[in-house]
Amino acid sequence: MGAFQAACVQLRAGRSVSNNIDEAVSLIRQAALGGARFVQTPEQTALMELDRKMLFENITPEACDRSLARLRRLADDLNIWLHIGSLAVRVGPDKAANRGYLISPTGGIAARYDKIHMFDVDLDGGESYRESATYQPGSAVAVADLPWIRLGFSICYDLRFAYLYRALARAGAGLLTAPAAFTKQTGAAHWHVLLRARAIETGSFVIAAAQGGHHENGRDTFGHSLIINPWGEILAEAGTDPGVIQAMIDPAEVDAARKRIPALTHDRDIETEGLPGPFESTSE
Ligand SMILES: O=C(O)CNC(=O)[C@H](CS)NC(=O)CCC(=O)C(=O)O
Repeated sequence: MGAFQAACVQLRAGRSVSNNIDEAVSLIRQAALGGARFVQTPEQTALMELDRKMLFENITPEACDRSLARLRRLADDLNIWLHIGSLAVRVGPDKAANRGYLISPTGGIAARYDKIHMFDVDLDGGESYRESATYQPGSAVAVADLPWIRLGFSICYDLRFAYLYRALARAGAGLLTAPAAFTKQTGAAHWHVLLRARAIETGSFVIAAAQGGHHENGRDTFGHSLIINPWGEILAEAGTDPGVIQAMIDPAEVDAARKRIPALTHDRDIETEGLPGPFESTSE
């Protein structure tokens, strides 16, 4: 159905939801003015807040979420497909979902996706995360159709789980999305390689809008929003500051890459039944 222009909005969300959404709205407008028909924002578009108490003071169930309502009106105004990388929405007395939304050009919610893999990790330098203490993980793999191509959802840490992207590609997705708030230290080591690998191994476009820079809550995120073609080449890349990157997405490139390397059709059932469990060293 032809090519279309896609954009990533890179953000540096702070602790004020209204300031964050103002900034997001202005950059989304800029992307649409630049010709983008699909615009993606990063994980936690409305708020970067790891303190549980502060987070729960600022979030509501989806039906009452004012950021979501405002972004839906914006998509309608601009007549664009708007992919909100994620918002924290309350799903229980002390649990939230890290939930992505695809908003249609008439402002409807075309799809939702709850982040599946929780970032419960201790990094170097005492940087430590327990996402599962606050968020309830999703379990459903999700795809949604744009007029031009099928989109597959993921969020941030999901990027490390290749089987998810294979499932998305096998479900017909030609555009894989990975909005993120990657840490500065793991991003520097892994971000580009993981995203390019997901594109190459599935023959898909990858779009990953990122948070970047030093945030009000003290965190540092990696930035470097990326748009990658199905051959693994980088079409557009941001630096560390907030802004917009754009690239043309031609679905024919998906077919071409999958024709050159038809790995997606060469999957085999492998036997894991008889394998032993984790290796344990017997040395002192
Ligand atoms: O909750 C927020 O404020 C923003 N969300 C995040 O920062 C999320 C969950 S803590 N970060 C990641 O998943 C980083 C993954 C990563 O960096 C890696 O896999 O190396």
